[in-house]
Amino acid sequence: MPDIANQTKAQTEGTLDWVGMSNIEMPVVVGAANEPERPVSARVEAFVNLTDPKAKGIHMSRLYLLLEDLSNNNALNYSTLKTLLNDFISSHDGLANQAFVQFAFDYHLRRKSLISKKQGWKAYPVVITGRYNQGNLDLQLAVEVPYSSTCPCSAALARQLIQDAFAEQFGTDEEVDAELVHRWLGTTQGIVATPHSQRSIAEVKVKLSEQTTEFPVVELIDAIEDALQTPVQAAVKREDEQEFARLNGQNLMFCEDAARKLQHALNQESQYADFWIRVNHYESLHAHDAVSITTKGITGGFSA
Ligand SMILES: Nc1nc2c(ncn2[C@@H]2O[C@H](COP(=O)(O)OP(=O)(O)OP(=O)(O)O)[C@@H](O)[C@H]2O)c(=O)[nH]1
Repeated sequence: MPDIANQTKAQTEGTLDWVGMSNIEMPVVVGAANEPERPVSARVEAFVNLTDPKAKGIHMSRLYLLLEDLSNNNALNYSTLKTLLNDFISSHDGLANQAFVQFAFDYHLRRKSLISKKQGWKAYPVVITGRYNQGNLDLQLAVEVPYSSTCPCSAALARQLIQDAFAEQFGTDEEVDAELVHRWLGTTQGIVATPHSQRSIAEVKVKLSEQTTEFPVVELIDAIEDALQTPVQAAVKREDEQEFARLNGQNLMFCEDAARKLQHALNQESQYADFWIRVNHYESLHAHDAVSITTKGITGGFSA
């Protein structure tokens, strides 16, 4: 059989930064820290560099079959990812000295309701990226976490309208009938305006420190949700919805507030050598989005 990759030379010579395959669909068993291994449907990117300027190309089937082997015979964890990247390079002896692999998938978690003790599934988009460059392993974990953000400006403006409605209803006398006010507060006229809130998404990428030997998928999601306090809910009874309303009212935030909360939370975690955060508030006031982006600020690290 003719073998173009081995038997012919490049028509135009040159080294290449990355060559490989994108959007490979395969089931993978993921082993995340403190979680049972579980199958996911992954989209995979697999690359090596091409160091020989005269070589026609890399051997894509070798990368693919190494992924196949991982998919069928192993779980994706720190150790197998490292081995995979090493094997990408050793399968391209004389052609490559760097390797890159990325697994993107939805990671489903059972999440408890706020009050009623019900449970429901939430699917979090996760991306695990590994890069091997002459013995240096760079591991990154990215997650997307949806949450609700209520506008502090809108809340203040709504409060003012409520105060005005109160003054109109009860005047400005010192004494008012508490029972009447209590009943009035339970009417639409009592809460004459409500602040707008929006479904928002925190995109967070962390570089794992050299000491980290497991993917802290759930720890990272939990840290983000704990910092924001208003993650979107799965199973919701009325008591859960009421608690959600309270949490939104007590955690008013602009996109700047959300990014700073996450920045503060991730700065406490030594297992993240670096981080990149993009907070997207899909506004209900505007047709455009409010966005803030920040990083840990490491020299040579992630840039905004
Ligand atoms: N390098 C390269 N291969 C491609 C590309 N598009 C498709 N392929 C195909 O990928 C297939 C696998 O290539 P190789 O890994 O060299 O296959 P092989 O020669 O059977 O495998 P080895 O004996 O291990 O080298 C070939 O049939 C190529 O035609 C491309 O853009 N670049």
